[in-house]
Amino acid sequence: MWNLTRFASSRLSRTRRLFSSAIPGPCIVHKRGTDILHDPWFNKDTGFPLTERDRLGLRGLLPPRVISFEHQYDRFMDSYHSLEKNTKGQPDSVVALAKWRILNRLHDRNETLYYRVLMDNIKDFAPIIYTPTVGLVCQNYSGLFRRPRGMYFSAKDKGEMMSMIYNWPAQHVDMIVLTDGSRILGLGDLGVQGIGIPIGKLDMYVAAAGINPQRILPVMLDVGTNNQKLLEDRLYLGLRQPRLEGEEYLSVVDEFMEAVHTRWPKAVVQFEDFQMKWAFETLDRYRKRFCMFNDDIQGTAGVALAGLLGSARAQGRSLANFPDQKIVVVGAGSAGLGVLSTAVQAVARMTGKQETAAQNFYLLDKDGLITKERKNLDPAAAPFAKDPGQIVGLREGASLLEVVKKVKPDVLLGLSGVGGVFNEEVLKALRESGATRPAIFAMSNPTMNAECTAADAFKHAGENIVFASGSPFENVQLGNGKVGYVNQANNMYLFPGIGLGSLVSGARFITDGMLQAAAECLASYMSDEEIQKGILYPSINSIRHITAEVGASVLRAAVAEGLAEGHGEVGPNELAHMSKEETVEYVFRNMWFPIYSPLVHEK
Ligand SMILES: NC(=O)C1=CN([C@@H]2O[C@H](COP(=O)(O)OP(=O)(O)OC[C@H]3O[C@@H](n4cnc5c(N)ncnc54)[C@H](O)[C@@H]3O)[C@@H](O)[C@H]2O)C=CC1
Ligand SMILES: CC(=O)C(=O)O
Ligand SMILES: [Mg+2]
Repeated sequence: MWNLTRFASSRLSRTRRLFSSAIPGPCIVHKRGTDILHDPWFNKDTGFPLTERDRLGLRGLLPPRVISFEHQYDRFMDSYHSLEKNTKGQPDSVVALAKWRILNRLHDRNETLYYRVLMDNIKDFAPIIYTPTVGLVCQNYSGLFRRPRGMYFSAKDKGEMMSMIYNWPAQHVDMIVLTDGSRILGLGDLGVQGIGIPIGKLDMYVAAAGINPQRILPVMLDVGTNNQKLLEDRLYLGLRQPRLEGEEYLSVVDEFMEAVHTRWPKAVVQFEDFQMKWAFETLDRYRKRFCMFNDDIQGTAGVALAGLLGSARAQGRSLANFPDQKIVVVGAGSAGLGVLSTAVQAVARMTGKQETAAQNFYLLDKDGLITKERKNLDPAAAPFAKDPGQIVGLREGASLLEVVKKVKPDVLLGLSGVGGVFNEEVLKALRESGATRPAIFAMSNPTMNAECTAADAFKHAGENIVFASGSPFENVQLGNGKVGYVNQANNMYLFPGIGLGSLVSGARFITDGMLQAAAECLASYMSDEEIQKGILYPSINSIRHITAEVGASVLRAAVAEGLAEGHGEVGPNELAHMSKEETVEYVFRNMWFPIYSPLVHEK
């Protein structure tokens, strides 16, 4: 059934009014006939009005009846629901890929309708265009490939990137998501097949942040792959060579960043799913030169911090008690370390004591508890390594079960990429920890890599827990009408707002202050009543609203730091004089909304 804006929250009525003022004005297309029908940006399928059919050479190329946008929408949803019915009982992966295909076909054909159905049905469609299905799509990308989307820069393109960047047909690009495919979700090195991730992230940018889809650019940097299976796969579409390393690798990324910056100096670049060593190295290398951030390190950290603060509130305590929480982080990669350093900084700010800020945090990796006795201790993990003298009863490399039994944590947070590491014994040990309301964050993606399922968490750790996972799970029915609430702790709650706020402020860089503002905005979004029910994050149905709020917070932080250079007609002074409400309105006004624009001037 057609519904103009099918958002759940009543908070959004103001959003609707603002959307209507964001509708773009008339535009003129320079194409004619089938060229228009084959251009997903301009194509309206059967929706072309008769005047446009006449004046754009479309008469006779379409069935005669003009179908309204609303009717097209309903037709698509009907076919989607028929597909759901017809695939009932088939394996989950078959159903998921069938759903992805039907959406992808629409994306290829008619972007306006695609983004409208995506926005209006974001709760149902995010799991298809984003995690978990996007993981399956990446794994099967070479077989699923029909037509390219985005740009591909490979190690063979060295020296050519500056001219290649001008091959992109759009004159303006605002938002780029870039991967080298080396750590796609928890699925490892997927080489060129990782392009599905920038595509999915940018779909979220359009749906959540209202970035104009004509101004997005998904990018794959193909520097080879170390995935032997892919190298031997005859369908594999990427370079058949081992990954570049060291300076050779960095010179490719450098060349790409220079090329992008030359053509689109104001574009925001999001680094996504780089293996840890390059995630940290590139962030460090570029963050003071370009407007960029690493979503896995920085976006994830803010979402996790908001969730951790929420779980402290869910215990009925004041936020001032947050530093007393004992938190076990499982996974010392780019995401785990990003979360840990942000959470430790938050404790240091609250207590005013840097030296002791990490004392209630415990970090484990594949070799168990990380202590200062660890051989070849990674410098990035070193600040969180425990001093063996201060952890009586625990040793270097202690297992997760041993750590949970000994530490009796309040929070177990997984970013290990390993499905099931929060096993029955670990969850039962957590139940016995004596924590008022233990919190479990099984943040690894996709679903099969989650550290535990929602059902297992409530079953073994107790009905009183707070639960969040990186990929969506259904709420758990606990019996007697009681429901175990499942949160989705995913960086999707922040990266669209970080990108949007940076863009519309015209920020030169993305600073820790801007990221902190984003996290604080998300953390303060939920009411006490919601938090008491174990609801830590807003419904994904209100993602556009939360993204506008986050974007405005990021903008204000950029202004406060003197980094906002303005955007379009709005200069830095104007930004600096906006009230809080005005910044939110300004951000909303800059959001694109999918509706057919006239393609010819009215006579
Ligand atoms: N929910 C969200 O928003 C996000 C989730 N993630 C997920 O986090 C996971 C990890 O991502 P990265 O940190 O970038 O990966 P990474 O490969 O850099 O790090 C993985 C870490 O987990 C550790 N590990 C592996 N097996 C383990 C085990 N059995 N027990 C304890 N630790 C173990 C490794 O030693 C390593 O320290 C992925 O599944 C990814 O999808 C990442 C970013 C955001
Ligand atoms: C969500 C995300 O960015 C990841 O799993 O890598
Ligand atoms: Mg990621």
